Amino acid sequence: MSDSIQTIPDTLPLLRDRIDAIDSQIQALINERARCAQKVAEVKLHEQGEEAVVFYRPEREAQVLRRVMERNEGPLGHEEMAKIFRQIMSSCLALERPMRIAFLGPEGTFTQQAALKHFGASIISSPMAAIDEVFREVESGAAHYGVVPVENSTEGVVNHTLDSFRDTHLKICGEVEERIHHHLLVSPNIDPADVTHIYSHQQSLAQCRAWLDRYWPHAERIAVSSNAEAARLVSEAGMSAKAIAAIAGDIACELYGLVKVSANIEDRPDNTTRFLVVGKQDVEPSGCDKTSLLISAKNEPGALYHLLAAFDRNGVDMTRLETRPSLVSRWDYVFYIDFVGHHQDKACQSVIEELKARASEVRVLGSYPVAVL
Ligand SMILES: C=C(O[C@@H]1C=C(C(=O)O)C=C[C@H]1O)C(=O)O
Repeated sequence: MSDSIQTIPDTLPLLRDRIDAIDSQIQALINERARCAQKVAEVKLHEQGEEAVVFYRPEREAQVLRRVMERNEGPLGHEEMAKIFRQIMSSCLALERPMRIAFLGPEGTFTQQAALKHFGASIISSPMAAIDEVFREVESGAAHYGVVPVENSTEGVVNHTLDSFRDTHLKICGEVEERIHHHLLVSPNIDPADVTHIYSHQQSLAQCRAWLDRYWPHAERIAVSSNAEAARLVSEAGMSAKAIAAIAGDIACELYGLVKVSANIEDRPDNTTRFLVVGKQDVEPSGCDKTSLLISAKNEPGALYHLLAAFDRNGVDMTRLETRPSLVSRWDYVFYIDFVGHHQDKACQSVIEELKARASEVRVLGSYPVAVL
């Protein structure tokens, strides 16, 4: 046991004095850290110039968070401690340059929740109406980065996101995983027994299908553009005492002042959505990375077999394979492949070279740190 733990006082006034003293030390240290971050910004500007300067470094942030978790001795849990440092870095980065993050809106979506989880709260977040608008906002430079959903553990891939990579030069700079909890929500003035219609995004309706069949078999299910939009409709309908319900998450519930009729109604308790962070940056290795590729295969026998064999030969661990129509000609496909490692790693480079010899197009969509939080 360290000295500081042994000397913890045991009366309320002394404990509070001790906490006050610790807080002022923490505050001074956080500001010292912030001054270092400001200096980092100066050095970056000097070395890279105003045009090329990159303030946000995902690989460095991932390393900082991993180290926080590794050295953590408690009693605060590893994730809890990492969340605190996540916010400290977010505040420091905002001093260097406030980050503008476009996300699939409206306000209150799980994508916004993912953006805040990844970048911390000190960002300027811009809700976009559609996934391709998020890409355009980043391409035009109106936002520094974008956040879009890419796959859900219950419902599979988000095709719009995968398809958007065909027409963009944006890179994948990061991934975020978010446990998705859905709730049945109504306006505070509505009796849940009167509800006849339930609104949500089609993915959310699908993720709660068995629960709805069991408890609300007679309610009509209506798919809308997002579950935050469903929550907004319910709050609006509540004003004219119209009894409808929404399925949405916590931030939408809070944002629109709704009440929970039933909480955590998703059919699978491990329901998780993975989001991607897109930007213009090529991210350096963090030591624990993933790479995403887009491959157009030649239409010949054994094409996929040969692509997969390249991973096996080089001992590279493939974590995901998706197939989408190429949109160029009928029955022609593109493959999206994720694997463990960074495209600068030797084994990954060998895989990419071998794939290039076999496929008509191989594009590295990005190498990025494996999600820490
Ligand atoms: C301070 C830096 O800039 C940013 C802020 C970081 C931080 O507060 O630790 C880490 C990486 C960057 O996103 C840096 O590059 O080291």
